[in-house]
Amino acid sequence: MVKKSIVLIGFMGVGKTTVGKEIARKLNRNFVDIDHVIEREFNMPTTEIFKEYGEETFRKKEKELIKRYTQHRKLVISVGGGAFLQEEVKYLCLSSAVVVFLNISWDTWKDRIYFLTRTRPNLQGKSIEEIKQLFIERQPIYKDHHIKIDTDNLNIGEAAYKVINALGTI
Ligand SMILES: Nc1ncnc2c1ncn2[C@@H]1O[C@H](COP(=O)(O)OP(=O)(O)OP(=O)(O)O)[C@@H](O)[C@H]1O
Ligand SMILES: O=C(O)C1=C[C@@H](O)[C@@H](O)[C@H](O)C1
Ligand SMILES: [Mg+2]
Repeated sequence: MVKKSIVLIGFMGVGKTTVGKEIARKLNRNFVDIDHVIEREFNMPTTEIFKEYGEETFRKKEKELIKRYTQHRKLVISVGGGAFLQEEVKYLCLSSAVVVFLNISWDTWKDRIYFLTRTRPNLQGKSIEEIKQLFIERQPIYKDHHIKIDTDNLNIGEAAYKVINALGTI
């Protein structure tokens, strides 16, 4: 098994946090969720950070933390859905970790929307058409990765298993 850290990327709600936790449990590694670390540092939910300080401040902190955690080996790191908007973050992850893109189709994703809008500021106040547009616009930022896993029709355990299997092949 690779000794590098594993970084999970993909659109909001694809399962980076839930699948990441399961991968870490199965591999007996520590799990770091960058969104959660940011919330802990600001002592407020992401929606409040966006409102109080703006997205730019959130992104700055996100980059700083990703820089810190990608220096470690053997972690499972779930980064936010927008982390790869920053070229430097993308470079840091691709050069020091194994980047796993969790992929999902729009048809599967749209059934999850009700679990997500309350806690994801970039989905709030948007119509379903606008969210679909964002989903499409975001796809190019995930195109640089080491492993791609299609998660449609997989439950959380199955998705984690598929990632671990794929890690064994590189
Ligand atoms: N494979 C799956 N099958 C069914 N439900 C799933 C699956 N993966 C995740 N979910 C559910 O989708 C929701 C969003 O998952 P999660 O929070 O892990 O996404 P995320 O990629 O970390 O999102 P974000 O980028 O916004 O942090 C949760 O309610 C989770 O239980
Ligand atoms: O895709 C995004 O822009 C975001 C995704 C979440 O993981 C959080 O990082 C935050 O809500 C922003
Ligand atoms: Mg998450």
